[in-house]
Amino acid sequence: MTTATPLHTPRAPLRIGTRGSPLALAQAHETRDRLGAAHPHLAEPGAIEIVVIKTTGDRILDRTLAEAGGKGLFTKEIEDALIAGEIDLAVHSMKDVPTALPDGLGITCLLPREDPRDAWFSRSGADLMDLPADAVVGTASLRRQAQILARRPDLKVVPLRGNVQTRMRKLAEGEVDATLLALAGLRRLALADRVTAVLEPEVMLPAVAQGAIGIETRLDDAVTNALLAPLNCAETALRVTAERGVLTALDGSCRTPIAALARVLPDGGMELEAMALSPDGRTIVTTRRRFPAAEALTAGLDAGQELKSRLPAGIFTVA
Ligand SMILES: NCc1[nH]cc(CCC(=O)O)c1CC(=O)O
Repeated sequence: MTTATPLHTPRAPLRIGTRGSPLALAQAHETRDRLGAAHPHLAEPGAIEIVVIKTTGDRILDRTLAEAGGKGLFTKEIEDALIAGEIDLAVHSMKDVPTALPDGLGITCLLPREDPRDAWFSRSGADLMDLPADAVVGTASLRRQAQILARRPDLKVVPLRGNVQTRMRKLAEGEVDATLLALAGLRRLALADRVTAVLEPEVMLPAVAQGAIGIETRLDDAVTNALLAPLNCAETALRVTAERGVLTALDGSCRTPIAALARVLPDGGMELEAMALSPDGRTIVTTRRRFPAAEALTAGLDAGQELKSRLPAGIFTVA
């Protein structure tokens, strides 16, 4: 390995802003470790500082996030710190990042994506299709609720909130019979061995950008952006761009559950599947397309537009 000339003169430590949940901290640590591996001077003790910031989403525990008003609940306070110069980079689960960012900020780096699929947990070990009628599934995600009810309209879905550990405790205590969590978060917390089953995208299409970690910076911070450049995963960036295109096209108009998953094919082209659902799972509109990687954004926007035009009008009203 060659030692590159430090890209930034050792000023103050490089400050990483993050939420304080175990998953958020694991993601911040992964970012720190990747920075240290790419730049030896950042592997020195004290070269990187982790700054924990509490967000509105961390404070709200009594309501589902959709009820609390949705967008940016896990990012706003961290972005404020970035704009104020209190941190140099922010590490986010891209799933929680709204499509519109504040002026002057950008997602300048995407780490290699974890498995985007959802994991299924049940107390009895039963799969989704084997759960007895009237069993209770805990999830605050309308996307998961809708896809569960589409296959099992006889199940009862109730809100279940809290971080990964909290939800697994509530399942163990019998508050619900089953729940779902992103496999990516479980892998990062070394909890994936507790999963009952991994749900294929044909059963449970993931959330836009699920499993992807994005790093947000000030667009004019050339020093930090150059440090992050070698960490960026081009394939993840393309996939996230296409999936977020879907969300962008549908944004503002609704709180309809949306799911999307893009892949890069062996020939370098891409494939995108996107879905909009009614929360009761009775209306599902899907679209799928193939396109060259250079068209990732326009294909995503186009898919979102198509979903929008095909959804029955009533579904777009906030319940
Ligand atoms: N909504 C919270 C959230 N944001 C990101 C993840 C998981 C990690 C990821 O998708 O990268 C989770 C928890 C979950 O859905 O199980």
